[in-house]
Amino acid sequence: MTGGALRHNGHVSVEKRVWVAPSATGPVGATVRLPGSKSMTARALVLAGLADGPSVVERPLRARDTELMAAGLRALGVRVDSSDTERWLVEPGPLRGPARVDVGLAGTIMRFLPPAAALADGVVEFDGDPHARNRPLRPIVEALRTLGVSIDASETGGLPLTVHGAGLVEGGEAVIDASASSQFVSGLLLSAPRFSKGLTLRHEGPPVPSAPHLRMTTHMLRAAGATVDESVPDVWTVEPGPLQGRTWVIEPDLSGAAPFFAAAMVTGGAVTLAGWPAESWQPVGRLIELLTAMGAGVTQSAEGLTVTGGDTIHGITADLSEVSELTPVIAALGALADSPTELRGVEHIRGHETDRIAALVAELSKAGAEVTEFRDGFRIEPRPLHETEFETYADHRMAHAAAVLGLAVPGVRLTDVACTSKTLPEFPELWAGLVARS
Ligand SMILES: O=C(O)C1=C[C@@H](OP(=O)(O)O)[C@@H](O)[C@H](O)C1
Ligand SMILES: C=C(OP(=O)(O)O)C(=O)O
Repeated sequence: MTGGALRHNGHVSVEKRVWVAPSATGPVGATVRLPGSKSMTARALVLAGLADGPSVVERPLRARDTELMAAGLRALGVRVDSSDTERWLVEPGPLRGPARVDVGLAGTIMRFLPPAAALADGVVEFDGDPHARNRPLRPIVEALRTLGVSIDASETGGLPLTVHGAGLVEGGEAVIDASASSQFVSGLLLSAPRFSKGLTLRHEGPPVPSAPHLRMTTHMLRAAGATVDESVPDVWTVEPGPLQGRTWVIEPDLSGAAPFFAAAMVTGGAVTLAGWPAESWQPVGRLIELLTAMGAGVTQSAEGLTVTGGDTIHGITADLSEVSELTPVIAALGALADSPTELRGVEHIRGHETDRIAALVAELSKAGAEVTEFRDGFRIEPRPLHETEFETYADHRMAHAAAVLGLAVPGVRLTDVACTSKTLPEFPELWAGLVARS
């Protein structure tokens, strides 16, 4: 059960579902099987849609973000057969409008598909959930205009967008400030092999967050046959040329696994993520560093990646700019730790599914923690926590944070758990199953 769908103005949103997070009665011990990485699935779908032959996406993530990505590509003329959950088949076709793309609340769709839509012949309209209109888009819109694309955007430079696809994009050189999201760069690079002159993109501004996601983009572009140069910091060059269809094998989603690992830490138990590959394109090293610093043991074996909780959780001081998706879950662990936690370097997450800094400060304070807000993060002084109504702000990772807190604090009542359908529709059931094994 993930909550039903609500329709209004042709847009489909997810019906809310109140949920009381289950508390653990002892250490959890479980092996979890999670679906594929959201970020890898999104890139594989876009690259497959732009390729010169069919592709297979094995073990994709089937969730709202990736279903909407597939629907967006279909609207542009790509055939995506997702009837087999484990193997999606993608057959590219001539990209064309008129088309309408519902981005939901997905940063990957609102940043990855407009450059592809610019290659289409016809008009392509983009819109999404109410909060999607607040998420930053202006830098990518302006870069596309520099590259010869005609786009209408809202007064704030974001959704709703209309891309007037001309069937080709000249490309060439563009400068962008990608400090608000690495996805501006990834979105442009993914379509760049199909631009007539390719692309040389230079970032100017405060540092670009999420470096591992940028490496995932260039890695997957090369795997599809593109020529990419990233030897100069903050400059990416993609040569024009065909993209090859291929089989993409998607790794289990590491950010989606974070709350399950946190459960091992909160309860002093052990959780194994099954199917973890020996070599990963996700920032597993950084996750291991963080969880280890907080007192966990992490091992990798043929069974998968295992996190074991210690006697207590330790607070940390960390710059999370590279792995900012992890902020909500690390913050929940910080609120349950034996010393303060300070998380910095994540100003850009104010532009995520919600303003995650403001949301975490508000909700952890309501639960009893002492939290100080900074422009780029916050500091948590752990205090005895108590039952609370935890607002999730339509943000799947806020729901994950609340679930982690609820393991140790009875009576954490989420205003909505259906928002987890963005990346893991089966979250409430998987979580209940895990806690039942405590
Ligand atoms: O490219 C991607 O797949 C992502 C990049 C990151 O975005 P930001 O750089 O906007 O944080 C990350 O937080 C997001 O969840 C997924
Ligand atoms: C920031 C996130 O998502 P999006 O891809 O919508 O930006 C996230 O999943 O934490």
